[in-house]
Amino acid sequence: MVDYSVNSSVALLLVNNPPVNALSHAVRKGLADGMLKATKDTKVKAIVIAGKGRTFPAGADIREFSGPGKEPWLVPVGNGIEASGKPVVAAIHGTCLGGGLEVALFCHYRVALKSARVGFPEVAIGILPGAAGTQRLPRVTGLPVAFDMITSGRHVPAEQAKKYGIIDEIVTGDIVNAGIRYAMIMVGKSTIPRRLRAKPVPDAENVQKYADAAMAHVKRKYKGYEAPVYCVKAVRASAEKPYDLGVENEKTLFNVVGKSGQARAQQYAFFAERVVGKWEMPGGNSQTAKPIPVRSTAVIGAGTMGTGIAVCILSAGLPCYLVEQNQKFLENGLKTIKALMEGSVKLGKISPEVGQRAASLLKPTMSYDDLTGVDLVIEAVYENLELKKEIFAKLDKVCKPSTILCSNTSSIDIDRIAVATKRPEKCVGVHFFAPAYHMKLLENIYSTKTSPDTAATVMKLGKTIGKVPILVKSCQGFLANRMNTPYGTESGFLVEEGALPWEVDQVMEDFGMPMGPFKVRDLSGLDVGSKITAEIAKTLGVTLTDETRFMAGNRYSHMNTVLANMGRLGRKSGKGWYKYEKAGGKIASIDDDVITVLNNHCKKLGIERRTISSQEIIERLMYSCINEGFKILEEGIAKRPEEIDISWLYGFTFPKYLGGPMYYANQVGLGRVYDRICYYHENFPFSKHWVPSQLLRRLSEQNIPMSQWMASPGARL
Ligand SMILES: CCCCCCCCCCCCC[C@H](O)CC(=O)SCCNC(=O)CCNC(=O)[C@H](O)C(C)(C)COP(=O)(O)OP(=O)(O)OC[C@H]1O[C@@H](n2cnc3c(N)ncnc32)[C@H](O)[C@@H]1OP(=O)(O)O
Repeated sequence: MVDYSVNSSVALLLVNNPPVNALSHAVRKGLADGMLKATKDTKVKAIVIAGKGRTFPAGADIREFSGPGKEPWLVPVGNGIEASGKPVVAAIHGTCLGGGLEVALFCHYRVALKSARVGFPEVAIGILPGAAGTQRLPRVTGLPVAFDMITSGRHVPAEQAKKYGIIDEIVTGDIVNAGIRYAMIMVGKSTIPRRLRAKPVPDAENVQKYADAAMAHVKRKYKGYEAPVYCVKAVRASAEKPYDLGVENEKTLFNVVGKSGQARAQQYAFFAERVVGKWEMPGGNSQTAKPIPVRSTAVIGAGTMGTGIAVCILSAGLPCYLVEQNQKFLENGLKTIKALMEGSVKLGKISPEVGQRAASLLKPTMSYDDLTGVDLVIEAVYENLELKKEIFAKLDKVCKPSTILCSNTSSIDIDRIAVATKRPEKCVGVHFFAPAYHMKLLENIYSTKTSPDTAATVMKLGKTIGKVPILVKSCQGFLANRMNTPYGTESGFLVEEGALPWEVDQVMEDFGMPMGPFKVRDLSGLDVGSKITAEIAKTLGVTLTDETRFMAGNRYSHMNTVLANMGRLGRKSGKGWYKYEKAGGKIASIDDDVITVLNNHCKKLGIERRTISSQEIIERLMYSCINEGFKILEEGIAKRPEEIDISWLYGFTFPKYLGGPMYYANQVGLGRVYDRICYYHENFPFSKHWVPSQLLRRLSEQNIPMSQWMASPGARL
């Protein structure tokens, strides 16, 4: 796990634990043994630690966190490195993260390739740097940078890290040779002044100010997350306690936060994200399918979704045609894209160079004939089957035979669109979430005809444009929107039965959702929901009135439409479920008029309003969706619970510290969830979403935990 060799007078400890050289027990032991050997060998005058393959160690082996762990721990190994009288150089390439960066900070010198990145991403998996990182980094960078890096987990490029003092020199060429060359220069130099433990934390007297600011920041930005708070406490101690006590304090904090349910959930989410990349569909999988190279693209439709998608593609450096049917729409679309790209540059999401390059990659057009040679087209017009079929038929005619045709439909079965072409095997769904340039989920959908190579192409494209792609089977609503539907429906019923919109929102925000369901409705516009309902009613031949309570035998709430009909369209009109400071305002306040409307609505329908507990709100919103999630698994729409959890984490900003709805259900206990679903089914027989899933019934009756079903090692942590 650590290859030992001596090159002239320099010992090389080459960590060899693919794929990311995680600091497993064997690696820690290898480093400790290597240090001993090099110390004893009088021919050795300096030591280099590096990683074989793609990276310097990218951290501890997260899978080991589920067990009791085994000595040697990383801190004593690091102490051995630091105490060495022979200079030790960390030669960094790839991603030097977490425990990897801690090892590097125990070394006396750090050199790195320009392409390397360093960071402490522990916070993202619910923990804190636990091998003295919270004590050593502030001694190098000072408190503000240390608070920022450790609470955000961001990866810092080598050149920036040099400015922070983390890297001593940027080197070129082969990293091992560069490390050895650097080490030879350091031969004979005393290591004592390079030992970070003895250095004071710069500006320590201002610790109170920096720590208060960092704490306020994490409480606002990472509301509900425990790890960032622990990170602040640990870093703060670096300036308030002597080094050894600071390390002791870090260990105590690590042991508390590391055993928390949040840490387990976040580590599950980490592995789940990797699991969904290993997809499977009839006829192929991620190992066997061959993505076609995508060098040029086109987006049809310059509306909100089309422009957002174009921004994602352009930001990744891919050329993109933007197609509209008239000049004005096209010009508006171009303006939107320009504004979004400028915003991304301002926010530092992309560099000014990338922003500039993107402008030259964008090709506006009103002619489909320009698309003859593109490799992949994404249709992003509004939800209308006939229109989508018309576009697919046109594309089928003009595009070369190998072009992949994608639809950004949010619900229409892909088979129904693909019939318009002679290449159904090259038709696929690519469902982006609004705002497309921001939300990380990409829900890719295969139809009965989609080929594995086509699926592989859109899965790869997802990664290229910085999304987390999942692959699901086509059905009405696919995975994400289908499963999320009961969430909206039940929230409507709750306010009809007695809860107030702001009570429901508060409960769900306390649960961890960034915004309650009624604030979300106000944001998207009440007219949007009422138009969708009107469409469904039309299809079903139902005439909607203020008294309508059922549609096709299913319970229905008309309240959203009642408010929309009053001109209360949400934020844009200054009033919706809440009132706002102005039309287009963002500050929601409670509106007594809504209570009056609700009371009148209930009186008209003969509904006696009652007090509804927070527990009931959570159960009705979450368990109804979880039940649907099990049906989605049962039907094979999603292969594994991980696809479902990832869709919620990145499509609906479900809190990572709960892992995702399926992981959450497992934590609550499948038996309990099933019993409550049966209870609600008995009480609300006219809601299809409460008909219990057979799969859930079986798992619950046989006492099979969900974790047995999950492919992610994190499920068993
Ligand atoms: C309280 C109970 C504790 C009891 C135990 C006691 C221990 C006490 C000692 C504490 C010491 C703490 C030390 C330290 O402070 C803690 C840490 O270091 S935590 C880890 C920090 N590092 C990370 O979080 C990095 C995570 N990895 C990544 O971000 C990315 O993988 C990457 C490195 C940027 C590479 O990205 P990609 O190239 O895209 O590759 P993948 O992401 O697909 O990964 C490839 C493959 O590797 C697996 N993997 C990656 N990182 C780890 C890891 N740290 N541990 C285990 N496995 C890892 C990943 O799952 C993929 O696997 P595959 O899917 O191919 O099977």
